[in-house]
Amino acid sequence: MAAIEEVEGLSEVIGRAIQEHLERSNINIAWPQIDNLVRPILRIEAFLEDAGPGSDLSPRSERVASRTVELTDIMTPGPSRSPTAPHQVHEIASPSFETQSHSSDSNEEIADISDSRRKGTSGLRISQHQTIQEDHSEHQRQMQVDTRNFPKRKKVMSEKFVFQPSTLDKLIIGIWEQIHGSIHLDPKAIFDQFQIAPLESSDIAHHPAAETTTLDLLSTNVDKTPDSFSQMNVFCRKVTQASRVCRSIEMIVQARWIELFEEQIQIRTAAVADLSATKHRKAVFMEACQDFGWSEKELRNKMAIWRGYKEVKDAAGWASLVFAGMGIYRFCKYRVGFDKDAMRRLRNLRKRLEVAADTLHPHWRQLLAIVGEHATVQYSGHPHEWVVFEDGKDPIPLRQTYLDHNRFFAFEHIDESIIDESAWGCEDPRWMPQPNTIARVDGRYICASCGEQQSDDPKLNACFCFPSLFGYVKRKPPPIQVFRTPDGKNNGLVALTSFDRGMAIGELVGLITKGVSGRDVMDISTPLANYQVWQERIGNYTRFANHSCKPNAQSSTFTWLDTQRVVIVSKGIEAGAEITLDYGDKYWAGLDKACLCGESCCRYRTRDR
Ligand SMILES: C[S@@+](CC[C@H](N)C(=O)[O-])C[C@H]1O[C@@H](n2cnc3c(N)ncnc32)[C@H](O)[C@@H]1O
Repeated sequence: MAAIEEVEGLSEVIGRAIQEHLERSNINIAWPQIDNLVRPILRIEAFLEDAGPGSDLSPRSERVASRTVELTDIMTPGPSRSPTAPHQVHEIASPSFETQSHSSDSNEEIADISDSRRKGTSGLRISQHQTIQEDHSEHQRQMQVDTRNFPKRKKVMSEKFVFQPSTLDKLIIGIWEQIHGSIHLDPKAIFDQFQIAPLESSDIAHHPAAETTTLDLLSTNVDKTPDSFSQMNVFCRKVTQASRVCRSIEMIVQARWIELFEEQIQIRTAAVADLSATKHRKAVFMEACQDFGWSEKELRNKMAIWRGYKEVKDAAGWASLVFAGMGIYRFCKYRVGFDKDAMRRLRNLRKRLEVAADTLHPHWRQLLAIVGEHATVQYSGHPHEWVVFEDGKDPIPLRQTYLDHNRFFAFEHIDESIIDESAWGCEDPRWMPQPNTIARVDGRYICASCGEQQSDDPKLNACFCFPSLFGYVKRKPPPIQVFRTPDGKNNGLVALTSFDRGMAIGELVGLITKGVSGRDVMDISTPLANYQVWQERIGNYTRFANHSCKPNAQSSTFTWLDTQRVVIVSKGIEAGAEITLDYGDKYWAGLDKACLCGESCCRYRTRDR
């Protein structure tokens, strides 16, 4: 047992890896003896051995890990067996990037997979009659818009092996999710908002209901009115918020503590040179044990994780710690994939994380004052006002990236399209009255796609076609950055987290106008009007999506509250991938350029088209 405890987490890692592997592989375990077992378990043990100078292994010396895995839930009745080659022991030790096989569960999917050509031209094909034109040039840009349907969220099962995200990928995606999530990382969350002290009953009498924050809300005697529920929501949000801020502070302080611990050893070694550094280390360590009131083992275990926090911070900066999700604990505790390559990837992320953190959470750096760091914001303004580099170079302002072509370049980031009054007056040409007038009884808006009620009030809305854009949560910039493409396409869009098939990437937002030609403009029509979305000087990030002959997104029309919108919808995008659209033949016909998408199916790789 002692040996197992020494190699902290090894049993856990091995057990988890094997369990995950068995679950993912959907293996029908067919050991003859297994039917006779009431509750089958798999016992895995690891031994530390000396291979010695010869080829023979010495007898097993010390068991360093032992773990049991429950097989009852993993066993599957069907005869299907994974096509994966049997895994070797060394593969199991590293669960990252394991191959996976999925079994297809419908005839349609099987047919889809067996005919890859047909799959490539599935129901996602898009109509030809919508166009968009290129900016600051004469040729026409034609992004294709599917007016009939958009990719649905059907899970695509694949017979192909699928790489699983590694622990590092999970850590990185977790950070991006936190930065683009709803947390407000502001020290105020603990100093102003977190008033947990129970109120006296006499206080409650003097406090307006809205300020009732604590025990009275938790008590079973409170009335269960909508008001008290809403107060409880606010209270719970504040506590969650405050606790999240405390977690960030905890990690940055622990990372800083490791630095001070090492500094302390150096200072003492320099002051008392007759004692060895090892002895000084031990003395500093014991002093810390005493101050913390922890045993040596407790402190050593904690330090191993804190050291991980410090290493992550050294590579990816303080923002990575402040916004780390749950993944960081696992990454630092088990250190799976915690290697030079991981540190290089984290270093390349540093500036990009800072751009997102500074622009979306302007107060986050104030937390760093606790560990004596500067609180000055480095990147101000809109998150898409900065162009980031995948190789970790310093981000540059968007404007700077266009000055060579257009020294008057200016772009205003907006969340909602603006109607060009000089073209349309007070009219909105996107208006799309529903054909079925019965659907408008009671003044309710019914979604033409899902048939459910649409409303900007989340309590009334039942249409979840694009919940990140309409009717559900307030719009905020999605986990997407404008990045400098390495292959000559100037800027592009990179997905920071994955976008499942059918998820909205964003609405094509710009100036709603008409009569513009030879510019960056998309022509769109409803049964009642032809209008244009012009994104040259005003718009959102969708303006930076590049073309690919094998795009991972498409534009589709969608009607929200009787108003037509153009939505960029994912066809399945992995975290870290460039978001691309198919601009269509008409666009490329007018462009004196070769396509740089690099796909084997590229249709425009030469200029003579
Ligand atoms: C809507 S803009 C996309 C954003 C653009 N890359 C930028 O930096 O502003 C369209 C322009 O991007 C470039 N572009 C987009 N996709 C491309 C591709 N596959 N190959 C070459 N150039 C591309 C072309 O210059 C095209 O005119």
